Amino acid sequence: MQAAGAPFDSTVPEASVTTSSPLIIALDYPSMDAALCMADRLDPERCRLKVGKELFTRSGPNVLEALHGRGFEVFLDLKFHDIPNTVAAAVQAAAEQGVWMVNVHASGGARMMEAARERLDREGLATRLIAVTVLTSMTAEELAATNVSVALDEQVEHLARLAKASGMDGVVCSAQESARLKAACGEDFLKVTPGIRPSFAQAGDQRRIMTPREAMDAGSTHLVVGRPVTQAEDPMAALEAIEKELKEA
Ligand SMILES: O=C(O)c1cc(=O)[nH]c(=O)n1[C@@H]1O[C@H](COP(=O)(O)O)[C@@H](O)[C@H]1O
Repeated sequence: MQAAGAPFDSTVPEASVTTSSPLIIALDYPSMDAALCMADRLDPERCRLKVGKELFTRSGPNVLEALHGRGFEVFLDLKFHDIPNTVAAAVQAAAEQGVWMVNVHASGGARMMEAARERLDREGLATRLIAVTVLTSMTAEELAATNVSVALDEQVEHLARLAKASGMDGVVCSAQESARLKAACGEDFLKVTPGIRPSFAQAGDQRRIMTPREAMDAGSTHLVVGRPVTQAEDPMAALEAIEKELKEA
């Protein structure tokens, strides 16, 4: 437990396990108890975990400490989008809690993303910093209704190029755009793709979806999976089914 007022240790907590799995399981739960119940059924050698707005708003940094203590690397998904100074400070605060990855909205612009990058570099914080392009729940029609007049995949590429030029380590996009972004931004630029739906799962509110295997073949570097695992009757069996789909050639 960090003593109040003590400086944060900004390195990844000792207990964390570095996994080579591309899977990030989204702990979209309304309480820390429910999230930890799921985490206790998962293995830090087989996946990373994502803490998003609902869980973090309810439980605060305690949940990060609890997950780190169990050995998990954590993606803190708060999608910061504000003026540059505010976003830089928020990203620093996230990174100081030892999270593996944090995100901002690319539509906040180059100056906002650069401020976040500069802050992490200045403070010597190694947390990966990525930017959301166009949410995977959006259709082309919904994007057009926000007055973006280019095609959806063009807008994703535009924001990804802007993110790369602004020093981001990668983007959040749908796997449907991974191949295009691999060509535009390179293989090493992270493509973190939610909207993953294994063959056994329902789309729900997601619109631009792909199976885990298709997503990896298209160039995704990480797959964010929530409800197909967390709402499954047997979450471990669901995770294993996804791993099996990934192994199939
Ligand atoms: O940044 C994200 O993680 C994210 C971006 C995006 O464009 N779409 C998207 O679904 N997400 C998150 O990814 C997770 C997907 O969960 P499921 O739809 O349940 O698999 C949720 O926690 C979303 O908040």
